[in-house]
Amino acid sequence: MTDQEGRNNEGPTSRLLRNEKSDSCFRVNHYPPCPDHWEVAASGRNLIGFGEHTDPQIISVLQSNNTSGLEICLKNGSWVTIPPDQSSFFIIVGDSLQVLTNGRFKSVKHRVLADHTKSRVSMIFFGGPPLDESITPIPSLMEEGEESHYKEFTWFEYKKSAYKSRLADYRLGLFEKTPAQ
Ligand SMILES: O=C(O)CCC(=O)C(=O)O
Ligand SMILES: [Fe+2]
Repeated sequence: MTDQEGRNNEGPTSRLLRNEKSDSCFRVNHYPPCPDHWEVAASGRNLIGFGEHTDPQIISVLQSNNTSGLEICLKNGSWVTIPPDQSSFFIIVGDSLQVLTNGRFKSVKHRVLADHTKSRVSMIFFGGPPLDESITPIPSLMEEGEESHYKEFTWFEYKKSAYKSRLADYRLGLFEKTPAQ
């Protein structure tokens, strides 16, 4: 991207996402209605449509129909419903953006609960960097003397490790210099 004077003013994150080799993808999820949900709710359990996880990429841009279900997990472990809004995009910080910002932005744990009468459809653009790109904190964000909290790794290495893990695992833990307690 260039400004009016023709200077290249593309930021580091945009460079990774706009790169022609960027490993981005688009997914459509459909959660059919689950009529048994009442029984499950009565038993105090949740009916999971998509189990808890963080998105490994840089950023996820989500839009859904008017059926709720998406929840995010707060620091204290409680789950909060994200009201569906067909006219807005919901932006999720992914694991890679957490590393690029050296932990300033947190990759949020989220999940989807199934509804008992209505089906939910969501579509998500997952912005990922090129496979051979190193995922390290952006130098201009770092304070003087600040060190990366993460070991150096490429997006290919992270993706490979993520595929070997379970959905709910805290996948960044393997790449932290001091593993989270
Ligand atoms: O369907 C949704 O609302 C979220 C799905 C999701 O988290 C994902 O596909 O990674
Ligand atoms: Fe997700």
